[in-house]
Amino acid sequence: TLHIARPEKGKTLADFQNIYNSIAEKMKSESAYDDGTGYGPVLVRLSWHSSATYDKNDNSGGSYGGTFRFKKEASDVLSKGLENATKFLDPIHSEYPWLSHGDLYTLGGVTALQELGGPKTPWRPGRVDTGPETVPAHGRLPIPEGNASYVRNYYDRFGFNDQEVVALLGAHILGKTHLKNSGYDGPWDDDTNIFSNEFFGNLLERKWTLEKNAASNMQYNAKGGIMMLPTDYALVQDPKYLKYVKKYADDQDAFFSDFRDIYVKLLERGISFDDSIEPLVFKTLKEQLK
Ligand code: HEM
Ligand SMILES: CC(=O)Cn1cnc2ccccc21
Repeated sequence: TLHIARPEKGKTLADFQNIYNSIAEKMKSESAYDDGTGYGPVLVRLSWHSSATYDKNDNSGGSYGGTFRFKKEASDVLSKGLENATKFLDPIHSEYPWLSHGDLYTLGGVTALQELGGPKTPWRPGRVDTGPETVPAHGRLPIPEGNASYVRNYYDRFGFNDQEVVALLGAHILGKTHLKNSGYDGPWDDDTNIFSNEFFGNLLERKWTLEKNAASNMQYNAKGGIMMLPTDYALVQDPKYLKYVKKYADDQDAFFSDFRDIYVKLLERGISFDDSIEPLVFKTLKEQLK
C-alpha cells in the first residue's frame, strides 16, 4: 500500500493555525469534561489509535486514510471511550470540511499535546481519506495485560526500538483509565492534564502493589491514588526498557525532545511526504495573546 501525502490545495500555515485555535478554544470552553480532566488526553489517545493500526510488513493501516471515522474501526472494544473524542471533533470537521479525517485526528492530538504543556510538535498535512474497504481488521491495537516481550514484539510492527517505545509510553502521564471503557481504574489524583516526565518518576519512586480491580483486572496501584497498567509496569521489569525509564525520569528535556520525535514518527508512519512539504509548527493559544 502506497500513501502519498497530498496537502489540501492552497492551504497555508495560517489556515491550519485557525483549525488549531478552534480545537484549542473548544478544549478551553469544555474543560469540565471527565470530571475536569478536559478533552486533551482523549484527543491525544485518538491520534494514537488512528495511527496504531500500522503494519510495516505491507505498509497498511496508520493515520493516512482517516479510517477511524468508520464504525467498523471505531467499534473495536479496545477503543471504547474514543467516541468522546470523535464527537468533540465532528463540529471542527463541519467547520473545515476540506480537512481530511487523517489530518483532523492527528492535528487534534498535536493541538492537545501543545495546549497541555507538551513539546512543540511539527505537523505535516496531506493525509487523504480512503474508503471502508481499507479499514484494517480488529486485532492491531495493543492489550493492556501484556508483559515486556509482548510490548517489544507489538512495537516491532512499527519498526520502533526500545528507546522509542519507552518515550512514547510516557504519554500515559495524561488522562485516566475508566472502568466502563477499558476495565482499568484510576488515577484518582488531579493533575492528569499537564504533560511532563512524571510517568517515569512515578514508575521508579512509588511502591507498586499488583491488585485485582473492580472489573477483576490486575493493575499496579500506589499510595496517593496513581496506577499503572501491566504494559506500563513492564517498562521497569525489563532491564533494556528500565535504562530509558531512568533517563527520562532524570531528564525532562530529553524526554520532551524524544517524545516529540517518536510521536511525529507515529503520526506519519507509512506516509510518503514530498520534501517540499514544510513541517508546520503551531503557536499555542497563550503565545498568541497580544
Ligand atoms: C502498550 C501500548 C498501550 C496500551 C496497552 C494502552 C492502553 C490504554 C488504556 C487501557 C487506557 C485507558 C482507556 C480508558 O479506560 O478510557 C489508555 C488511555 C490513554 N492512552 Fe494508552 N495505551 C498504550 C499506548 C499509548 C500511546 C502510544 C499513547 C500516546 C502516544 C497513549 C495515550 C493514552 C492517553 C492520553 C490515555 C488517556 C485517555 C483518557 O484520559 O481518556 N497510549 N491507554
Ligand atoms: C499518572 C499515571 O501514570 C496514570 N496512568 C498510568 N498508566 C496510565 C494509562 C492511561 C492513563 C493514565 C495512566
